[in-house]
Amino acid sequence: MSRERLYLFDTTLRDGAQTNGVDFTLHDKQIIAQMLDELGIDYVEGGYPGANPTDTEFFAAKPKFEHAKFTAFGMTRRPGRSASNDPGLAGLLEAKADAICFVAKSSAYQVRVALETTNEENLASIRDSVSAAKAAGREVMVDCEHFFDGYKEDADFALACAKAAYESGARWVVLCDTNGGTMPHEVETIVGAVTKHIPGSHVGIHAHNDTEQAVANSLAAVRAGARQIQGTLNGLGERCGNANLCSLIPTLRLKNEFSDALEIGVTDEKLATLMKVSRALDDMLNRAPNRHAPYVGESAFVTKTGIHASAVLKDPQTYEHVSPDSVGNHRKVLVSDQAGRSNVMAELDRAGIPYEKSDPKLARLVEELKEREAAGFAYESADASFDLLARRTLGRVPEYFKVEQFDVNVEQRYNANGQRVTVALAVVKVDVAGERLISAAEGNGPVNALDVALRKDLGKYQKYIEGLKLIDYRVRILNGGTEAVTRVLIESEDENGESWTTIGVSPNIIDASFQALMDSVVYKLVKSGAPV
Ligand SMILES: CC(=O)SCCNC(=O)CCNC(=O)[C@H](O)C(C)(C)COP(=O)(O)OP(=O)(O)OC[C@H]1O[C@@H](n2cnc3c(N)ncnc32)[C@H](O)[C@@H]1OP(=O)(O)O
Ligand SMILES: CC(=O)C(=O)O
Repeated sequence: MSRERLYLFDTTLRDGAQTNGVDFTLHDKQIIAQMLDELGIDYVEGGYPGANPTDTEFFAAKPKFEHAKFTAFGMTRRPGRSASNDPGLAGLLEAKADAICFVAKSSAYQVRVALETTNEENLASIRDSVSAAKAAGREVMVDCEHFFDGYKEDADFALACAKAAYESGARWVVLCDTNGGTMPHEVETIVGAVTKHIPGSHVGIHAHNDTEQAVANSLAAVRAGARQIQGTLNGLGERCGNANLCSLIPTLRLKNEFSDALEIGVTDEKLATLMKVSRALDDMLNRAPNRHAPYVGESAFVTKTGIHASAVLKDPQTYEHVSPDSVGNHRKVLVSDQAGRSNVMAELDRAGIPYEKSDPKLARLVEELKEREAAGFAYESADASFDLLARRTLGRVPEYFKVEQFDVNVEQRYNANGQRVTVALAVVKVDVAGERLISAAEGNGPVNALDVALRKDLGKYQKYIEGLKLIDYRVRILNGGTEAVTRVLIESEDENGESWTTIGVSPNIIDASFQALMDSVVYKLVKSGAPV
């Protein structure tokens, strides 16, 4: 059976740039545009030429795309001006773009209040602008702003705006839920009504996420016949964002209701790069990825509880709606206070720690894990400390060295220039195979001083830890009040760029930090195969 084509339009570089806190450089835009083209997106909207120097420069030359149409965004001619005498429209027509996406009002209320003009003038502006862009040889589409709200208020006028665009030659008439308040059943009904006048193969949807339903609204529009979806990577966009393409693309490709009937430009091979694409955007924006994002989030295929882990290990489909590989993600079974033997065995397998299923020490390990979690440890976030706990319980971590004593002193004083400075000094005494080594170090804080002193001289083991560095340090106070305990998580990295996380828990922050530092050093020795 031949499938109908569904087109994907990405507006990360335009509506995504309207996100609070997001600011793309020209270079960012160039990289993201190429990434979107490689992914198989049909239309890449690059921004609003004429609105700012970055966007104008971005449209000075067309990117070399394999697949996508480079699309410029801008408003229809202003009320009271002719198309040939509107500098904004002239800037759009000059842009080196394959397609032009106009934004036009389609709500009588918006025309009256925001544009301060008449319905007739708005319709004329749509017709004139589309005709001018067509005459300039561009593929044209019109984002009918506030369409759904406008339709509920005055269906005839909203429809007249959409028809004016289509009848003047727009390839796409895109119905926008600009304020993001429309419900999926309303979208399905209204798009269904529009497709009685304009073929669905020319109708698109642009949904905002203000009720967390932008993806559902986009799918509702597709169910009603729309054949273009506008969205953004990771759901960026004004206010609460736009429809998230990183959720929509896998749904369209992997859910039979859509994949049996519709074809998109993203192949299975490209779908398997989706998690990488999502991360690349976050990295560029210096934003922490959303761990709980559907399909591409770090937790999307994580199993924490014992009952689930036991089943997933028998057959992953028991708790997975699609395979993580299909989107480039991974399955992970966590160890925590919700874990059972299955979680622990899965983690031992992942870490390459040998064990016998019948070994009673396995049950001891699960018990120990739960006791420690009750005391404040969180092993699901500290892979290396779990590794050491498991090896120790199974009796396989040598005592490479012993810390006999450490002292940390924090002092505030005036320096020679009369400035007040705080200095931390740590001294660590270790016994390495009978040899007593004493190291002292200054640091910008007590944990830093302790870290430097501990790693300064470990005798014969020093060469194994030379490349070790601390890259993140996080503290959380648990319970609060006088009963408070401190949980410290330390992320370390070695010379090969491999990173791991260790944990320490104690009523004393220095002690908790020291436990985490010790685990990090010992883990590195175990990982390096240092001889005893
Ligand atoms: C729903 C959306 O996301 S639409 C995209 C919104 N994105 C942006 O606005 C980002 C880029 N915008 C800009 O840089 C500026 O707004 C510019 C350069 C486009 C225009 O700047 P200015 O000329 O200073 O106008 P300003 O931004 O204050 O106001 C917008 C004007 O466009 C008019 N306008 C708004 N939409 C339309 C439209 N679809 N067609 C014609 N005119 C419109 C408004 O009525 C207003 O006119 P007024 O100045 O006579 O009141
Ligand atoms: C066009 C657009 O961004 C909107 O209506 O939301």
